[in-house]
Amino acid sequence: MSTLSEAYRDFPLHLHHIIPLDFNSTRAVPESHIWPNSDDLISSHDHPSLPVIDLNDPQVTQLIGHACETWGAFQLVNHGIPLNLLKDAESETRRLFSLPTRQKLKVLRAPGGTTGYGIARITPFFAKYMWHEGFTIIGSPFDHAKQLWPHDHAQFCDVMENYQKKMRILAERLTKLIFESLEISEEELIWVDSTTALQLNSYPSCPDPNRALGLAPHTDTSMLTILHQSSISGLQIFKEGVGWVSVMPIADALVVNVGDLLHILSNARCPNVLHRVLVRERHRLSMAVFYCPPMDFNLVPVAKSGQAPKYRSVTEKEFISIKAKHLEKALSFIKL
Ligand SMILES: C=C1C[C@]23C[C@@]1(O)CC[C@H]2[C@@]12CCC[C@@](C)(C(=O)O1)[C@H]2[C@@H]3C(=O)O
Ligand SMILES: O=C(O)CCC(=O)C(=O)O
Ligand SMILES: [Fe+2]
Repeated sequence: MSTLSEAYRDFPLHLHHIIPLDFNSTRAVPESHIWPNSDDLISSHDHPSLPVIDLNDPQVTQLIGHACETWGAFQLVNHGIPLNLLKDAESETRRLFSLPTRQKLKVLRAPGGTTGYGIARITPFFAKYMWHEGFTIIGSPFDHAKQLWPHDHAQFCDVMENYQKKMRILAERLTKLIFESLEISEEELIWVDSTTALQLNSYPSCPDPNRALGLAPHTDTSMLTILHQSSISGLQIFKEGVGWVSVMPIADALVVNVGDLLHILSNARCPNVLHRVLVRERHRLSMAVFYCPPMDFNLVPVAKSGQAPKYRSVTEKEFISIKAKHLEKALSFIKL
């Protein structure tokens, strides 16, 4: 059985596509980080907003199904994740990114690696760098945490392990509800070994927010992504016919979005929502859990009766390898 790390191993990155800018010593946005078309980054509030769904709502299955089919995303309240855990995970994330740069570089992601400190994996596809630093965790962060805090790593490890465990349970529950509403058989759900990755994101305070970009437009290589954002806005999703819509932070809510794999499995009924992150003068943090089936699980598109499959079947491992080479064009390689 392959792992997520193995799936990425064959696509090593150059160090200049891994090492973040030393944000602590940067007083102006360097040319390398200035994005063209900056007018497009100025937010407008004149648009519909992402649905907010209460997990205890008696109509929850239909509400989630409808949000996934129309927006490819929603905000979730009353999700059952202990609020203390959200708070602790955010404060551990802040503790990590507040470390001096030389300390964070001790746990730099290896060129062929998946976990550790570094910039977004999609960086090589863009001409400019993003105003972002990240830290990826798969399973236990013990080895990295021990290097960062030789005598004080237990709290970070406990919180991040518990966070992943609770989020996996929530992701399983949401997947069941989505499958029920899309009439995808429960058999598709027999994933003994689902994979999760936890991505901690930091968007340092930016001296010129309208000229920099936190994360470039992308879709997630997941079935579902569950995101917790700090109280600073920045996340935007692209809605066909509307444009970029800001996802305003709601205290203690989680943002759930459809990734490429659910888009494939649902035979394109659910859009794999394109999203990006704007930066602010204030430091912003977020924590994303990517929920995926096992790497070798064959995703067979489930078409509505009378409709033909739009994609050929594919494993996540193969899809990762296509996306590593072609990014947003990846779906066109499996289109029927
Ligand atoms: C599971 C994963 C999804 C991700 C690649 C990764 O192996 C871990 C980092 C993830 C992330 C986070 C920021 C945006 C993103 C596009 C990126 O470059 O790295 C996603 C990746 C993805 O969804 O493909
Ligand atoms: O920071 C955010 O709001 C979004 C992060 C994101 O898109 C990601 O980690 O894939
Ligand atoms: Fe994302």
